[in-house]
Amino acid sequence: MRIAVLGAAGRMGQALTRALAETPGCEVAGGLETKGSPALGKDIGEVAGLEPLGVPITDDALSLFAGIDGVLDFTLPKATVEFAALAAQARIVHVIGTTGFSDDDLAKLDAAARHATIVKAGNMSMGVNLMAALTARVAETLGPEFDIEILEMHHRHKRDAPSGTSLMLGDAAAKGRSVALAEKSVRTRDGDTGPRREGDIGFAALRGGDVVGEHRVIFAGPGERIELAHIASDRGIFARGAVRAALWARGKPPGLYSMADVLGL
Ligand SMILES: NC(=O)C1=CN([C@@H]2O[C@H](COP(=O)(O)OP(=O)(O)OC[C@H]3O[C@@H](n4cnc5c(N)ncnc54)[C@H](OP(=O)(O)O)[C@@H]3O)[C@@H](O)[C@H]2O)C=CC1
Ligand SMILES: O=C(O)C1=N[C@H](C(=O)O)C[C@H](O)C1
Repeated sequence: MRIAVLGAAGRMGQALTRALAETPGCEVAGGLETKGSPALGKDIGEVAGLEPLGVPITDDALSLFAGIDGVLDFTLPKATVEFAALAAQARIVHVIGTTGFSDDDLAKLDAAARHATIVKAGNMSMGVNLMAALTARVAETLGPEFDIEILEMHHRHKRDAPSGTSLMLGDAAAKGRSVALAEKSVRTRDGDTGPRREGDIGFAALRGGDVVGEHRVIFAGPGERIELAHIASDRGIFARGAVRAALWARGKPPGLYSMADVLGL
């Protein structure tokens, strides 16, 4: 499968190139970066710390999308929405790891998925997707006297909060309780907030240093607390998940798929 990396010089872009290069049946078929990026024209393998792969990084999305089977996209929401339209036109697989979408962006991705085969997840690791399934199960089992709080920490460069993973975990908790996350989510607390409302699902985000990604779902009840935690120490877990998603999606009908679909969870 001929696959290109969008945002090839980024933290995830480099991990994706390495994952693609080591996966049998995959070819690193191109890399895209922003206009003016110092990475333009450089070999994508060298940028990722590998031997040269003979593939220069380009800023020409139209030509790139024309000659490949799929793209791995860990960039920015605005860019990803534009790439979704291009992937739909080219009828190629679009694996989306980007996070931080607005409701309007999400509506546009839904529209693109009428023609494109999209796999989108706020976290592509096996561990977090399993944790989401467990979160739904625990939330379903425990009564409303257990308060659900989701805590995350990421590196100092992360732009969006809550993280895509936190939102996935919040969504899983809400599904487990058969409620809509939008009606229960509390994203900020400051000043005299009053006592906690029963049924709320709270979010807290820490940022600092080079933390790859840590998430904790806390079920705090009377006299006891259950916590589910995931600690990522290597971006390779997300990259390998994305490559797996692309291979899984090849030949699937257009639609918006999740990592749970890919992993059969
Ligand atoms: N779903 C998952 O499993 C994971 C998701 N992520 C998400 O992936 C995204 C990227 O994270 P990360 O790699 O750390 O961020 P980086 O900023 O390191 O990388 C993003 C790259 O995309 C490039 N880019 C932005 N816009 C465009 C565009 N229009 N065309 C081509 N390239 C573009 C950036 O270029 P420039 O620097 O010039 O702007 C940059 O090189 C985030 O949303 C993050 O939350 C991260 C890890 C796992
Ligand atoms: O920006 C990151 O780095 C990460 N983003 C994803 C998220 O928003 O949850 C996944 C992972 O936690 C790393």
